[in-house]
Amino acid sequence: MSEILYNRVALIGLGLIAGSMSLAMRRAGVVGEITGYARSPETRDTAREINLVDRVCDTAADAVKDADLIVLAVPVGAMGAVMAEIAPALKAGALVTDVGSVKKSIFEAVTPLLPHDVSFVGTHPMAGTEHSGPRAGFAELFDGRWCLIVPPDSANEADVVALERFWRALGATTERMDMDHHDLVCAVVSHTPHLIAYTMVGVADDLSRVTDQEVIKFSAAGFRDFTRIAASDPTMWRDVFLENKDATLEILGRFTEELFALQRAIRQGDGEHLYDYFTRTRTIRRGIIEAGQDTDAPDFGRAKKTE
Ligand SMILES: NC(=O)C1=CN([C@@H]2O[C@H](COP(=O)(O)OP(=O)(O)OC[C@H]3O[C@@H](n4cnc5c(N)ncnc54)[C@H](O)[C@@H]3O)[C@@H](O)[C@H]2O)C=CC1
Ligand SMILES: O=C(O)C(=O)Cc1ccc(O)cc1
Repeated sequence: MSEILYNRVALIGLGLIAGSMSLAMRRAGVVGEITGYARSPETRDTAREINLVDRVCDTAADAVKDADLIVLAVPVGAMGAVMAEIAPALKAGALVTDVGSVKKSIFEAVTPLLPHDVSFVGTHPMAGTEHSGPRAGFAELFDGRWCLIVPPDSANEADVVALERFWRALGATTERMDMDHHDLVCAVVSHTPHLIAYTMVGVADDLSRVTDQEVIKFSAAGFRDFTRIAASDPTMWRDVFLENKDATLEILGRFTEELFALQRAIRQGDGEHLYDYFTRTRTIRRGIIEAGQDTDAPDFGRAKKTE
């Protein structure tokens, strides 16, 4: 018998992440009842049809009433509005968390709206797919993946430890991180790469008009990976860039500087520059493999098992 970690969990937003959390919670048997709410009636109907949570509510207030843990799983830019909607209905002693891809702006939007007897600790599962919506979730999404736990300075240690246990029960490996550092790390490993993929697919689409669709027909594996990433939800990613503006612009600035240097090397026929650069990046990939992460394996990016 698994230990019940929270008697009642409310999921606000019923898409890929909330749906996967519900299925993983059921698999782990660590929660009494799971309630859910999404803004659109169609999403709520689908969630009922596929029995995604134990009880789908027609208002956010109903979903969070009596909940011990409330998970905000909506696009980053909607977190503040959702918090304002649920604040009056939260029970004393409840813990609010979020799963957004950006941490500082969510903390700033959510915490001023918290009732004095309710706490907040942010989290970020480093797992996802290009699919979205209530049908996209699956119980195994977090298995072996990192979940970053981002407590504000004022956080209560017991809440943080409880959330770490919760995410581990859902299959993830947890690590604590400071919110500014989180936003910079994610700008490097996730946000800017998504922007580059969006750009590359946009360029190929513009070109396909002059190459008669050949860029699509002959697309090699690298380009196909770009198209998968560039198929990700537009609302979610618009919000990520608007809300992680400083870190993304910082990394994008460095990226364009390097790109210009490579562009100059190509124009000037500077093979040594190109060779040295590619040798350095190859070493980085080899380092990742030596650290136990085979980048060709389907589980690349999963946290390395320690036991
Ligand atoms: N998709 C991914 O790969 C990952 C996403 N995240 C983060 O998780 C959060 C949720 O993302 P997904 O589940 O992928 O999105 P999704 O698009 O699959 O689901 C979002 C849900 O929020 C609902 N929603 C939107 N605005 C709302 C509002 N104002 N009030 C109530 N419900 C509202 C939508 O109806 C939908 O049910 C985002 O903040 C995202 O940054 C985190 C890790 C990975
Ligand atoms: O599908 C992919 O390649 C991802 O990168 C998934 C992902 C998307 C957003 C996040 O905040 C975390 C993970």
